[in-house]
Amino acid sequence: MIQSTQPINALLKIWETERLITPLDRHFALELAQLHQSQLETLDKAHTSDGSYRELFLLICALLSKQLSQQHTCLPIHQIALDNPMLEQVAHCRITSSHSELTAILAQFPCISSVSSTAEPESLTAGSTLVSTPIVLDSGDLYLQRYYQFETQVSDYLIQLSKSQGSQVTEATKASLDILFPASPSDVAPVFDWQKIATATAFSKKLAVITGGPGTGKTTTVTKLLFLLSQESLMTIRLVAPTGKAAARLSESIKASKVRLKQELAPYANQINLDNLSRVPEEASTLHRLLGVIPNSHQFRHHKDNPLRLDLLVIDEASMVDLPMMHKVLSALPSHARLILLGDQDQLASVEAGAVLADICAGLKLNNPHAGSKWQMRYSAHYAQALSSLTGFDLNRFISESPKIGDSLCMLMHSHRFKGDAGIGQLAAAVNNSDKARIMEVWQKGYEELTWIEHQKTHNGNTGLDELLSLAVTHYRRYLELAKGANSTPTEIIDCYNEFRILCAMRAGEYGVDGINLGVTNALKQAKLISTELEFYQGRPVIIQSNDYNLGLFNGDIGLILLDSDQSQQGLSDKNEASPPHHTPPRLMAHFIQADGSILKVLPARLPSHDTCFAMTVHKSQGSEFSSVSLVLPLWPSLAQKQLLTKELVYTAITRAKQHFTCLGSQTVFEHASLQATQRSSGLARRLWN
Ligand SMILES: Nc1ncnc2c1ncn2[C@@H]1O[C@H](COP(=O)(O)OP(=O)(O)OP(=O)(O)O)[C@@H](O)[C@H]1O
Repeated sequence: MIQSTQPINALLKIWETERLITPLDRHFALELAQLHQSQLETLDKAHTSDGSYRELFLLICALLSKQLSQQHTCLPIHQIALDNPMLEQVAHCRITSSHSELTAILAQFPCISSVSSTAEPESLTAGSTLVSTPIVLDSGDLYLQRYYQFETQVSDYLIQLSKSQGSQVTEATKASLDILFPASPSDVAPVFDWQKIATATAFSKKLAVITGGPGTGKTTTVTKLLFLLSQESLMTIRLVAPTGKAAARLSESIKASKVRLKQELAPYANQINLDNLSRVPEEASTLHRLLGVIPNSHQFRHHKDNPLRLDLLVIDEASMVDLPMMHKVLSALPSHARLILLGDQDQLASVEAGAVLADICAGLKLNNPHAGSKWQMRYSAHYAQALSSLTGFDLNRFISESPKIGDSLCMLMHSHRFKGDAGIGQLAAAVNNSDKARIMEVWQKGYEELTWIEHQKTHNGNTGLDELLSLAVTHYRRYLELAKGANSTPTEIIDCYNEFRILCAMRAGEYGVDGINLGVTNALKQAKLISTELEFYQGRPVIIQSNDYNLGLFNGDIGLILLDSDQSQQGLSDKNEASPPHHTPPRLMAHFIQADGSILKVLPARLPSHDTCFAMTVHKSQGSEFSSVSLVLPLWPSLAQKQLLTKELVYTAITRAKQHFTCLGSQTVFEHASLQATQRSSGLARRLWN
């Protein structure tokens, strides 16, 4: 069963010292073994010849905890390296049983429930809530009970929603859809208008998942849908995104989209009531705010027993939503409510556990790499017919024998932002497809909007890095000069700062966020654009690293330290009224743009943990866009760093850029990253699609 050079107890300590596991992983294993001590002793007594069940239990618990801290939802038993489970340089222990024997052994532990998810979803809910052991074994995957329940319940909620009908389709719906999505006069044979199909889906279904890369028209589509719904009935609609920045961007996009729609529909004013456009909401908030944060608590005000008061929820940037958060949202949805998820399934998975959006879309992925298109819709015969008659496009070729939740899915594949052969779009597509030859071809073509800077390490430093730093000085100069002048509002200065950003693959090291921030700070100081004598200097960008519910600041929020524009008024109301306002030294405040566009000002001394933000991680950049982006890849990545360099990371970085993308890197590292896909162990895709 298990052989080891020392008791696992002792090995746990060694593994912790060698950073193969965290202190949390070790404590978790010890605690659980302690809790189930008597059961484990009974097993050991009953099977004296098989070796120690307690030893195996400790090892498995440590492996499971480690797996969760690496954002996987479960530990697939077949993925355990039996000869070297902890992946040490020299293995200190090995499991002598085969994977199937190990599965059978684990099923004997009373503190591990063995369940089968081959049952129908309805019975699964019942099964999942009944599980009371701390660990669950389902179809060869080990789960912590909490994650098992998150996963099974999220799957159940989504399946139930996708089976439910949305609004009643009438002839008027069809007519409105035709006005909203006019056929192009040049179309000889009708080309599929997937935006129209997505709108029809979200109209007629309680669940719609609309995914697509940047600029494929997700916001345009949802605006048209909300307008269409506004023709039918009055609904309480809420728009949300995982971060404040993403919520602010959604709000902006919807506003712009409404303006465009109003112009487009002007010729049809006698056929469709344009006044209803005012019913389409523009304000977006964060998921946290929607659920109702309770200060100093991890619970939210809205949950299963106090559901949200809404009829339709739109969640943008759904790829950033992790499994526990998706569970919270779905639990808090009232039973009649509808849900629309918008996002890009190819982006980085959420920072915390799971890859919910990618799992939801997994069933549309074609396994055949030569299939031309990577994705294919999967409609039920009944729904394909309904959608065909509603949209006028013959969708019968997408009928699947096992559509599962396919009727609720829509993929927008045509980018309206990266038109024709624009370099950014080409590079993003080549990376997304892990197409090595194409990646090289795109870089070599010399597109204007792409710049490659090669690392060139000499004994004097790295000339590639120097080039990047001087590029940063050029870009950041403008907003720093605006910050020093008296003529710009904080919003204008922040907008100017947001035109450029350096993104790093990792935090630590010379080419991580820490090193690059230091480099940029020094370069700006040399250029006399900033003065860093004080910790909070004028123009210093800060990124928040933890949530502060009382202040309304959240992990990832970015602000600028600027002179307080209201200082004179505020000076009068200060407690120290003796000193006249004109004698008060200039006060600096951290300025943050809120989701509704207003500015939140916070005294720098009150900021929760934060860092300088001339450079940020690609992870934190999700949900944001910049005119110009520079990605920094490490020169000689360590083994651990190499694991972080994935195609999703590079794709996310490239697609943050609207006009220009620069990469400081080496060809080998760029290729390595572009060819490596993120692997997140989770059973959600299987539950939704098998
Ligand atoms: N069918 C269309 N025809 C022409 N232009 C379109 C169409 N759909 C969208 N666009 C344009 O493409 C741009 C991007 O659209 P939109 O913001 O809806 O995309 P998105 O997928 O939400 O983008 P992002 O990923 O950046 O959030 C907009 O300028 C929009 O006007």
